[in-house]
Amino acid sequence: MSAQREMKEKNPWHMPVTIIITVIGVIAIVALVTVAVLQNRPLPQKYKYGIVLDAGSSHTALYIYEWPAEKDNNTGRAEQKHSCKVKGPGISSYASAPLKAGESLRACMQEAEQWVPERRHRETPLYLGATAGMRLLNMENSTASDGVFRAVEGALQKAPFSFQGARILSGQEEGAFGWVTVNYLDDRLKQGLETTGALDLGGASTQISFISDKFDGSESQSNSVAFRLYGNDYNLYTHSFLCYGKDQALRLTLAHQTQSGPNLISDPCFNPGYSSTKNYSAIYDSPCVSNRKPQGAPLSFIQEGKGNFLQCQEVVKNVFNFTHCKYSQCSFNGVFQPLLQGPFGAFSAYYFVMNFLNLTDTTIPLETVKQKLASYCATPWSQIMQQHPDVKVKYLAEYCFSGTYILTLLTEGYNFTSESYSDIKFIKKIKGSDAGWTLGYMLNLTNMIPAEAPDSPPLPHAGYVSIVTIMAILLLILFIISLRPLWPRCSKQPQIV
Ligand SMILES: O=P(O)(O)OP(=O)(O)OP(=O)(O)OC[C@H]1O[C@@H](n2cnc3c(O)ncnc32)[C@H](O)[C@@H]1O
Ligand SMILES: [Ca+2]
Repeated sequence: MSAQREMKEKNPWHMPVTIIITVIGVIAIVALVTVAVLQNRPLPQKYKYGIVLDAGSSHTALYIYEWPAEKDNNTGRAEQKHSCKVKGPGISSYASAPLKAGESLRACMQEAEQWVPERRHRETPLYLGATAGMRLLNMENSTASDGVFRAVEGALQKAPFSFQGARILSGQEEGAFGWVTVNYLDDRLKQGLETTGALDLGGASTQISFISDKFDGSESQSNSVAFRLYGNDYNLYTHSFLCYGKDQALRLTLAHQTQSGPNLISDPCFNPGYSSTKNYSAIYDSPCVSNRKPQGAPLSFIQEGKGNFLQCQEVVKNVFNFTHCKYSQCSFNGVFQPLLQGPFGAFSAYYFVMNFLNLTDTTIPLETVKQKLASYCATPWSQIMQQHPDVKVKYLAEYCFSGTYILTLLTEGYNFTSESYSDIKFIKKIKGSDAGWTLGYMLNLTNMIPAEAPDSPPLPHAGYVSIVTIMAILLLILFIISLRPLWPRCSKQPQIV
């Protein structure tokens, strides 16, 4: 018994001082790690919001964006939280009843009030940007377009948000902000990666925007937009073709086919068996074609589908003018375009149409894509209607034309080849946010993309906590090892007899 007591007394782990030091050591280390974790824990996330109304030629859509409140200049990315499609046509269609344009926005504005937390309402910026439909109305009748703007402004001022104004975007802005959106959502700007070009096909205009090493803006300044984003300089090539959105392009082809003023046209861009009576005035009441209205044309004409892709392509080619180019190279209508470069994201109607036709896969050779489209065009209208009872008849009737227009615009217009066609991706959304100009527009107006790369802490929070924890554990091990001389010698313990 006495030997046992003696051993207990010699064992330093049983010495009160050692026990106290160890306990204090452990407590200190636990406290250190706890403080490191708690002090640097990210605060509960608060969000800020921004609302953009895209007043397009065919319809208006509202987008709500959300981003972390503390990080709007730094690491947090703005994302689309919600979108709302305004019922009815685009605001430019309300030229003769402008108040209705304002009223049409009400339901989506009420939805926005539900989606943005109430305490954030007053600080949330609200923008309305109008594109080609209002550009055309403004050209045609600026009093009417002013009336529409007054009406929508009146309606938006009533909302509880911070209304920042309604205006027409220039074609250049529309193209450039679409490019910013695509590359921002793909995290290409912050990391200085190779950028993606943007192809936007609307109802009344179409935009192409990309970076080309060969383009410094000098050959055509009107196609150049210079940016400095996150410390990188970009010289963007962009062009917007007014009247080359898919609705106006259809008018251009119909105008071409009705030039001699017949009252029956046999249209290769519509399915066989399709037949519709159309008013001449409905086709020609747009500044894109109004000067081509044939003299003494009858009131209406009958359009009969023939469903022939190759002939349709020939008709569509007529809307592009390739005769003059005063630059080193052009796309069409004498517009400068540098050599195509890099990957491209094609959105809006590019996506709607190619998605319907099951042709979004660009690894399929271009020739096969054309064959598939040709077979779609040749399908009888009755069969198409039967196969797609849920699709809007206007869209359904136009898919053969729209698909043909898209392929012709890309290959003949912009000079994509069978090879570079595979550089195109038909996209709708990127990481949950719609591809389009609205996000880029808001990021620009709220100064959310800094010109210089922001300083970031040397270590992220998780890295910091891990290092503190590892260091603390190492210290504890060191401490225990330093007590080694006091360790009991367990190997050769005296035998207790
Ligand atoms: O840019 P602008 O020219 O002002 O026009 P927009 O903004 O109104 O144009 P959208 O991209 O919304 O739509 C482009 C076209 O695609 C049409 N569209 C929309 N949804 C479609 C679908 O599901 N299938 C086919 N076409 C569709 C729409 O009517 C337009 O003619
Ligand atoms: Ca648009």
